[in-house]
Amino acid sequence: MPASAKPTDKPTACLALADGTVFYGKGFGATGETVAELVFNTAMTGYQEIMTDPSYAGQVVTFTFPHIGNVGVTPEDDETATPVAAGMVVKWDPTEPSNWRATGELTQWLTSKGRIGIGGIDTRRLTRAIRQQGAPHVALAHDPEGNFDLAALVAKARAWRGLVGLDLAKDVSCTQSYRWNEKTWAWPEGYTERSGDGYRVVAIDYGAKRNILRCLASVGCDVTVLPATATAEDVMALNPEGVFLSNGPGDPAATGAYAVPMIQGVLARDVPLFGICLGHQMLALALGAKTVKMNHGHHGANHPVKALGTGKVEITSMNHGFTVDSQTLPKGVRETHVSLFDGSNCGIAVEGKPVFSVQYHPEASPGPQDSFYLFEQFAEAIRARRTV
Ligand SMILES: NC(=O)CC[C@H](N)C(=O)O
Repeated sequence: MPASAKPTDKPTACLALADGTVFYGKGFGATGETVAELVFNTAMTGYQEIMTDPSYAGQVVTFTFPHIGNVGVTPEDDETATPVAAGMVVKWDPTEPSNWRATGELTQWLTSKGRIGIGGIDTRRLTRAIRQQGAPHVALAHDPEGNFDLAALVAKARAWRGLVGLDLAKDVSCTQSYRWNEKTWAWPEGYTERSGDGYRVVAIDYGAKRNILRCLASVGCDVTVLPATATAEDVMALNPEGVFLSNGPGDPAATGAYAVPMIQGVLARDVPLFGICLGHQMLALALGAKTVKMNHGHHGANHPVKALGTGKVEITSMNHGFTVDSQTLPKGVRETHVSLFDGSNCGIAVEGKPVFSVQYHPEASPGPQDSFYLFEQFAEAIRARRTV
């Protein structure tokens, strides 16, 4: 049946943009309403990892890839225990799962996790609108009876304060420290979890994806995870050989109040430091640079990035709506990577120190694995200190 023939005669969900545009569709997952920023993700795989990536807190995700739901869901693919994205928008009704790994079906999973989905949407049109007007504020509603107060939904989208100035990392962070340990993980070929004599690494959890912690373990790190609000003293009390700053949601500048003093304290102790995404932005802020909101951000699994040191191009996974303003990088801080889409900053390093970070996602969950070398670079920096 061609897409246009799909009957959506009785809309059971609607997506209202702050500019008054309304998209009608078929609801799935939880019922109710949610208000958030709307972003599009262009990845062709990994909808479950995307929905459970804590960096998507406060955002509804529209998927440009049309076949969503086709591989079902499995707990192994959760990046955190519950979906963190506020809701999902898809072109079609999620299809029946067809995958030996599937333990469940997307729509039921979404219901059980209390998240709203809307299907039957012209996601191409919606994505063009996002590109033109910037990531809009939206209200997403699902009602099986199809009763919607459109004026009220548009008013809620308009009234929403937005992500600028919003610190969400502390909301999705762990509240207690813990040791990363996942015996059930099937390691990629060539990598095994090493423990016992591993490198003592403290990971600060601003909303860490599990696959980042797995990747750190796979290069020999014994990872202790600390809450986002940990102080430099909390970190140094564990006598770390390396400190990792995780990804996370919200506005980096708003997260700086507690993260920046901690990072500056660790920098003063000369410990190898590695950051990813929000962790990259937090390191940049701690070094004195500034971050800015992007128009519609970068969310996908095929973003080309140039490594300026080697001239090599990496195809990367990205998910960010803020960026480090490379014009504000202080002396002694080098830009190491740039986006080949728009030239925005994608990596920094402190001259002469094992301190570096990237805006993109070398853990590739979902996405390409070109940038895994960054985890090895971090482990190598720790190893070099041991042998000195
Ligand atoms: N994935 C992330 O860590 C996102 C960082 C930040 N919240 C942004 O949107 O830019």
